[in-house]
Amino acid sequence: MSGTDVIGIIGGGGWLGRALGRAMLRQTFVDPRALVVSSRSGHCSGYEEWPQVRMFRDNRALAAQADVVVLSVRPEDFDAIDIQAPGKLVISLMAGVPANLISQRTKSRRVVRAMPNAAAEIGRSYTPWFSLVEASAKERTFVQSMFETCGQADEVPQESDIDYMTGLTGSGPALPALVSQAMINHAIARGLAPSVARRAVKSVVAGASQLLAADDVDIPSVIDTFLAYDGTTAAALAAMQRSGLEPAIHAGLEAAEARAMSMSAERNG
Ligand SMILES: NC(=O)c1ccc[n+]([C@@H]2O[C@H](COP(=O)([O-])OP(=O)(O)OC[C@H]3O[C@@H](n4cnc5c(N)ncnc54)[C@H](O)[C@@H]3O)[C@@H](O)[C@H]2O)c1
Ligand code: PRO
Repeated sequence: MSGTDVIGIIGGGGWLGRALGRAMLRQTFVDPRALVVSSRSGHCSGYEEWPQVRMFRDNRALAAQADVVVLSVRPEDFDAIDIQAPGKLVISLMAGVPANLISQRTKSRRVVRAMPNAAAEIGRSYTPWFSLVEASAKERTFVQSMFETCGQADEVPQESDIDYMTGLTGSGPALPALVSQAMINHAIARGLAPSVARRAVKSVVAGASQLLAADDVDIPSVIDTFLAYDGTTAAALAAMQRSGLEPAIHAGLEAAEARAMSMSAERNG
């Protein structure tokens, strides 16, 4: 791997492909002349600041140009992707598509599965990644650095970790959004103006996320601090636990994992 490798993103105009492409360009991880992207139409919006980025409709032509191929189409669209990439690094962002199948179809053993989330758009994704075959030190650095352009990243030892984390972290803002909506619904039911309820909850979630993101803040100690304070927040935390918040969250994470695993199993036939 080298800084001059050409990176090709199949589905580079989509939600995640574009977020990754733009993050790599912004952070100068890739030169715009070394980025190729494809879409069904052959035009991807979002790259206007970098006119040297080349755009393709033909994925075979993209794969022929690229040293590294990123697959960022929806899982159900993978069957229509007919590319050969022997010896090339193939990085899939797809949920529920097993690495072995990607390897068979692309004719490359150098397959990485990664699972970013929607916060890639603002450089705040968390991206676990798994390599089908033992990655070389250079490859490891390349993949890790690629995903660090849009947030934090960790290599994980087993492919099943990716299926699990598809729900845990791949869902991005969706799970906190559901909790936030429950708070908004309650506030509106209590008579707050909807605009005030939405502003109040968005503000508390945004503030909390910044507080919790600090390196020296440990989540259990935040909870313990409020429990020890023994005031209104402690009453809320205890009532939520008694009402089954934790089992509800666990059920959600298990459902996402089960869905990812069944998608993989269906594809493996
Ligand atoms: N969006 C997320 O938060 C998220 C998080 C983790 C993983 N993923 C995975 O990332 C992948 C992409 O998801 P997304 O949300 O960006 O979807 P998306 O629908 O926004 O983007 C997919 C893009 O692929 C394009 N496409 C489809 N067939 C194509 C083809 N034959 N050639 C070229 N382009 C083609 C579509 O037109 C679209 O622009 C999915 O496999 C998904 O499982 C998404
Ligand atoms: N988000 C996409 C989904 O909901 C893919 C992984 C996480 O399917």
